[in-house]
Amino acid sequence: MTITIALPSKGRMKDDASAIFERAGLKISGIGNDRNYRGRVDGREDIEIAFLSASEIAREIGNGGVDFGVTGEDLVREGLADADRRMEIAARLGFGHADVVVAVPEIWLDVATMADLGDVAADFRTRHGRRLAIATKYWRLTQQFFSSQHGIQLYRIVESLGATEGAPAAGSADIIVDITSTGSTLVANHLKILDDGVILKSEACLVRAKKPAHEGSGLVSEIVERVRAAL
Ligand SMILES: Nc1ncnc2c1ncn2[C@@H]1O[C@H](COP(=O)(O)OP(=O)(O)OP(=O)(O)O)[C@@H](O)[C@H]1O
Ligand SMILES: O=P(O)(O)OC[C@H]1O[C@H](OP(=O)(O)OP(=O)(O)O)[C@H](O)[C@@H]1O
Repeated sequence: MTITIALPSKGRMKDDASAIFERAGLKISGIGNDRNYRGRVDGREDIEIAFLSASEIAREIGNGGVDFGVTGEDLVREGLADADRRMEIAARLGFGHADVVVAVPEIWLDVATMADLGDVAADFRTRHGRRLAIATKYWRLTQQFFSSQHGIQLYRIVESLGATEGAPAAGSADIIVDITSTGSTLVANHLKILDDGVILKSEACLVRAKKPAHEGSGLVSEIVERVRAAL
């Protein structure tokens, strides 16, 4: 059996991901970049490396195109319906930390919690003649958190593919759901995180696609054990 491991070909996780595999005794040859999609592990004919972007890795884990991938938990949970049925987080890798959060304008002084936000959402149409608008690229996580976890149904998602934190000031949305690490982008945009507004604490993970062929595979266990030992 050959096992395919997807590693980030670019972006903030690329170097740390390769370094962990090297420490695990799986040295990657053929450094990924936008034009070089395949790599190998020195001395291992049974492992193939696919270089993809972080969000492509989440997608390939979902459709079983790769066996393992290194990517952010946020991208896996946003990208895959029923994520826990289709993948397993084999190891948390200790880098790429970022929280997916609900943030509102600082001047909303009486809004500190999701319950407060639920009250605002309920009154919004009466007061403003439209639903509360949330700018985000995290549609699935937002819907799960607002509708399923907090029972808030009266809102509208405005798709944002960049500069999400600018949406409230620009008038294209009222609040945001986005990733934050240092918090400085939120502060610069006069936004505050709700007290119970952390949807997900994400970091880079070794993710395994759940496949029947992995049952009882020594190679699959070896890869997981090696990576865990390298942390
Ligand atoms: N400050 C941050 N901003 C955005 N993402 C961050 C930050 N810190 C860590 N991450 C994590 O990095 C991952 C995204 O990595 P990156 O932005 O390098 O991907 P990318 O190469 O742009 O991928 P794609 O092109 O597919 O979107 C996410 O899992 C995210 O949680
Ligand atoms: O909490 P902070 O440390 O301020 O980081 C958060 C910001 O960083 C990311 O954007 P980035 O500029 O990295 O671009 P990207 O979204 O294209 O990755 C993210 O989308 C936030 O806007």
